[in-house]
Amino acid sequence: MTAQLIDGVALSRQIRTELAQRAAALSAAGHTPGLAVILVGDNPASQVYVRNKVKACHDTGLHSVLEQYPASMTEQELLARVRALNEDASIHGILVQLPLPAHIDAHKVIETISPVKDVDGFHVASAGALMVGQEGFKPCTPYGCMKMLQAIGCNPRGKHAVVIGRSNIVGKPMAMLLLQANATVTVCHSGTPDLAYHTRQADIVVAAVGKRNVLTADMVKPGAVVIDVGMNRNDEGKLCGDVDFEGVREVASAITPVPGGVGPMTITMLLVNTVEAAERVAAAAAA
Ligand SMILES: NC(=O)C1=CN([C@@H]2O[C@H](COP(=O)(O)OP(=O)(O)OC[C@H]3O[C@@H](n4cnc5c(N)ncnc54)[C@H](OP(=O)(O)O)[C@@H]3O)[C@@H](O)[C@H]2O)C=CC1
Ligand SMILES: Nc1nc(=O)c2c([nH]1)NC[C@@H]1CN(c3ccc(C(=O)N[C@@H](CCC(=O)O)C(=O)O)cc3)C=[N+]21
Repeated sequence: MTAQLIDGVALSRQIRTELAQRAAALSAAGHTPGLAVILVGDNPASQVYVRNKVKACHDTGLHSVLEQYPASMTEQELLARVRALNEDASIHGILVQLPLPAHIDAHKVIETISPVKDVDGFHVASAGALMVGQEGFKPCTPYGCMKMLQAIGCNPRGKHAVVIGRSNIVGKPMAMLLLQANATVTVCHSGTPDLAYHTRQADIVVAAVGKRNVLTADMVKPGAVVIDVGMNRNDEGKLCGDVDFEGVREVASAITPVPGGVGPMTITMLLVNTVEAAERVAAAAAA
């Protein structure tokens, strides 16, 4: 069996088409959704991601501003910019691209973003809301993964899901969303002695580690659904995920490619969150 490919580009196109209509309706009502992206330093990968985000905004009818600062920017200067954007009525979402230079405390920066503009879903208020099942912004990458499962008709209810990785931006919120969707969830990490023991039992595997070939065909139950969040470069410098794609696709029932899988969906969910933020502002203004 060769797995069905879960195409993040095609799914993104579909979601963004619907989103463009919501953005247009907001614009007509004087609430054009606006996203501010802040990039500090000159990490080349970050520059590519950030440019992709700005282009996606433009293509979908969102207003976006890109603020680029040198790596020498101080924490105080960055916090001042975030506070100014919190007060800016034309901006509904604020994204500070990570990683930040080492002299800046990323936690402090994220906690300074107003939770109503936290379209990344990284603020403790957003994490807390997710934890207790209240309305808040879901982190874009795990949110996108859930949309991909939904797109292939994979309902996590009653399934055993194994998440590899426990970061605050991917692994932990991923586990929480799967739990909310009534999966039985196992979270593995660098201290898990026998990763394969867990993944072999999984109906759904989400790999979010950042190392090539963390998941190989012998570690996957036939028919499992495999979501690859990882972003790595192989020996030829080509982009690849955490999953041995060629091997695992012969065992899994569905799999996401890298590139063209989770990455584009992350950007799409950022747009979704930004439009939602603007819709909340518009609804409050109308009330
Ligand atoms: N496609 C997209 O849109 C996005 C992709 N990414 C990519 O996803 C990957 C993960 O990102 P992120 O969560 O931020 O990364 P982190 O480095 O923050 O977290 C990696 C996690 O993997 C765990 N881990 C490390 N080695 C192993 C191992 N051998 N077996 C099991 N678990 C292991 C770590 O465990 P421990 O906690 O014990 O250290 C940690 O929990 C990266 O490649 C990143 O580039 C990230 C965000 C968005
Ligand atoms: N505040 C913040 N929010 C983030 O969401 C955030 C961040 N910081 N820092 C870095 C990670 C990583 N991330 C990606 C988004 C899209 C692709 C993506 O579109 N990837 C394309 C390929 C892009 C390429 O060719 O390099 C793909 O997989 O097809 C990848 C990675 C968001 N992140």
